[in-house]
Amino acid sequence: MFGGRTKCLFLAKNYLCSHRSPFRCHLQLQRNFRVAVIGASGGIGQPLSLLMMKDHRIKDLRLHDVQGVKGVAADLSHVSAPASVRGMQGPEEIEKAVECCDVVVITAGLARKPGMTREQLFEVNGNIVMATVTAIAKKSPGAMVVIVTNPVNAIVPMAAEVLKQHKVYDPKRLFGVTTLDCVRAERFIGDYLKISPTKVKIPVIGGHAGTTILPIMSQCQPPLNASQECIESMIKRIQNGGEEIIKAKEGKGSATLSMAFAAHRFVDVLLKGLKGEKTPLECAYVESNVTEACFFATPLSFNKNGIAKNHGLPCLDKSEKEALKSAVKQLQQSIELGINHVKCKK
Ligand SMILES: NC(=O)c1ccc[n+]([C@@H]2O[C@H](COP(=O)([O-])OP(=O)(O)OC[C@H]3O[C@@H](n4cnc5c(N)ncnc54)[C@H](O)[C@@H]3O)[C@@H](O)[C@H]2O)c1
Ligand SMILES: O=C(O)C[C@H](O)C(=O)O
Repeated sequence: MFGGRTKCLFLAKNYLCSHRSPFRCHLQLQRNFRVAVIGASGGIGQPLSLLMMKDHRIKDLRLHDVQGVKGVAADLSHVSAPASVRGMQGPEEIEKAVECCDVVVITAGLARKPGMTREQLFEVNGNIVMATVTAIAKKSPGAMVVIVTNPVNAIVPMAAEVLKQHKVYDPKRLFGVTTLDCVRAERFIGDYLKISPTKVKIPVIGGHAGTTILPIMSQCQPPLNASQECIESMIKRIQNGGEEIIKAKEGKGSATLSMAFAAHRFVDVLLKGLKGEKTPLECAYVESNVTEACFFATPLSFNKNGIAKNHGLPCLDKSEKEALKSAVKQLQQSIELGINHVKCKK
């Protein structure tokens, strides 16, 4: 059928996929990646899938949803990009969708309506993510698990518990996406300084809800040189960015396009790490011993195993230290909510 080197590679790849432990069912240093988007028919899922299609490092894109996903996949299959794309629908196809993936991005679940908190989504979204992560534990235990679904602060610790129950938890590979907070901070500060947001560097640490979102303005590059009042109002706008969009969309959903942009930026650094390239620092909500909250977002760098290094807390000024204390308390409560949810289901 084929000769020499091609045949050897084919046989080696099949041997690895069928004989290695499930942890290793993906080729560690491969150049082409398998990525699944769960919740792919949704407001974030659709634009994110389009961005993934455009990413030439991705050769196999799997889209999963409980409705409408065959149409989304058919639509994307007309794009002149090299990736193959398949739509898989319903609980019966979730395991097939995530099998042997390098990266699984979870955007499945309800979005907030005006007046709701993110934590009010936990009841429904917790169960959706739990089912997805269970499938990942069984079929793709070596994958990078990227959680967009809210409330991130509680759902990521919950996902860690599910992976622990299946004895496949690797804290270097489980991420809550907080990139949208960084993207917002860069944009709002860029607008204020009248420079491109791509020139703004600022760590946004903590979690992804209200005052757990901590933009560290004192470490902004270039420096802000703004009044305390102005800095405080920018911090509030970053912390309430989600509400700003929900209001502007008049009850028809929350941030989707900016979130797809942010999730693609996060996946981009993960893929760079997987390829062995040097990665820029990117913050994400991960298991952490940097504060007393055992999940916390700080700047990270990445390699083929996921997190290469947690760069820890940046220098904080007095008011940032105060804000940190209160964020840690709130995060501890959310973390407990997530962990208890799994323990109660046992
Ligand atoms: N981390 C962040 O910064 C951030 C930013 C924006 C939105 N979000 C969150 O992302 C989630 C999705 O937001 P959206 O605007 O795309 O919502 P959406 O309602 O437009 O899309 C969600 C999709 O998930 C699908 N879905 C529901 N249950 C599923 C299941 N069991 N398996 C597979 N798919 C399932 C739905 O059919 C729908 O297509 C929400 O929880 C939202 O709060 C997070
Ligand atoms: O605010 C939301 O509910 C969506 C998202 O978390 C956001 O920050 O835009």
